[in-house]
Amino acid sequence: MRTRGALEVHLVTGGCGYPGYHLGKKLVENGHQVILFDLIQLEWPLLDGMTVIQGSITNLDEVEESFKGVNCVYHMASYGMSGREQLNKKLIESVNIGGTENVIKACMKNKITRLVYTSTYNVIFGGQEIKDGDDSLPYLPLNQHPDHYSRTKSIAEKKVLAANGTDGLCTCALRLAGVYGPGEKRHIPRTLGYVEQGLMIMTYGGGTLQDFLHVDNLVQGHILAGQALSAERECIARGQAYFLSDGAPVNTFEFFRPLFEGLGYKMPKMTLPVSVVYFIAFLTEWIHYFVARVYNFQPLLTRTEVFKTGVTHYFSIEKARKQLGYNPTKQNDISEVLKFYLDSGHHKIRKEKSPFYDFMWNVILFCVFVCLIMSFLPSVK
Ligand SMILES: NC(=O)c1ccc[n+]([C@@H]2O[C@H](COP(=O)([O-])OP(=O)(O)OC[C@H]3O[C@@H](n4cnc5c(N)ncnc54)[C@H](O)[C@@H]3O)[C@@H](O)[C@H]2O)c1
Repeated sequence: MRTRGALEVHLVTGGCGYPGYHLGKKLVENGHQVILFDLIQLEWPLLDGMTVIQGSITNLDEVEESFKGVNCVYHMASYGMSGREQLNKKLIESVNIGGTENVIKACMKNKITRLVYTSTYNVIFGGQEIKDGDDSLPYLPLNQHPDHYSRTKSIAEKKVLAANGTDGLCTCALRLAGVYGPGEKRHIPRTLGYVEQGLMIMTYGGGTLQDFLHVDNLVQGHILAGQALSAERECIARGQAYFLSDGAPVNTFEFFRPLFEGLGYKMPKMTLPVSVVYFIAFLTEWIHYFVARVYNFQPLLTRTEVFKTGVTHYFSIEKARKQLGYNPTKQNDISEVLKFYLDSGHHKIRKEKSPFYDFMWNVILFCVFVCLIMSFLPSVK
């Protein structure tokens, strides 16, 4: 048995990931003992009051053992949100559904009373326009999800909420918008990588609006949700789902503009219709399906990513404000992210085009040349 003299013991699954670590850090600052449970090693400083347990939520024994003596669990571990990960269905299912079942079982076995599940907008959103949506909107039917990650997150969220009230366990779900912040590792490096390689030559979805979530707001929301499952707060959050964002919908490319321009890049002027980009993403996924057995390349964009960035969808945070006391302190504030990249030497240097950029242009020029030649050939009668 671990010795735990702190206020409470809180465990974060996926705690070595970017949002998980930031949550753990704040919980430690608030005086709690924190366990970060993750597959991967911690790459940020291990703070006083923090313990890392390396394990997988897909292994029930490991989860049950690690949950001993814990007061509150934040279940953040998941797999398959973006890029090529999105296409590994088996792993997505075992982590997001099987792993969540294990987390629920381990909470019950260890008589833990508070479980906060980190969910996503995608349990509702699947490419349809949503303005100021709230939790009265139904779940997207499972067969309409454009990707398996969203489908499995939806199944897992329902399982967590259904477990509310069983064996003294109180649960709630936080449906997050796209997360950003200095040092974020999932979305921004990939997007910036495209910009740096000169691949962002067009935008799409001009005039559409999306929500974003600063990591500080994410942390605030999770801590408030954990508190709102306690007897002191009359378990007000039990069985509830809340949307979390900065509460300031913005166009994705406008959101990123200060970052890209701040690093010395020009935003592209040309805008493509979302349907065209969706079709390209569809083709890419299709090609990936066959090629990945030999070479698991990173697709430029997946269909879900096109929806997420090019179709208007934003949700109200009123319920979180009223019931949890959520009050986002940052709104689409990408200045720290810009500073982070400037400090790490990412300012644009004189144009050195990547070999891939040159290759793409050669392919395009070749196609144009072939078309020209063919237009001179006599037509076959
Ligand atoms: N990042 C976003 O934009 C966003 C948006 C909506 C919802 N979410 C949700 O937020 C949570 C954090 O995701 P993220 O992608 O932002 O962060 P992330 O990828 O940094 O964190 C996920 C962590 O889970 C760990 N993990 C994966 N499989 C595991 C396993 N089998 N056992 C133990 N740990 C495992 C990973 O190693 C990783 O550290 C997820 O639940 C995700 O669905 C994130």
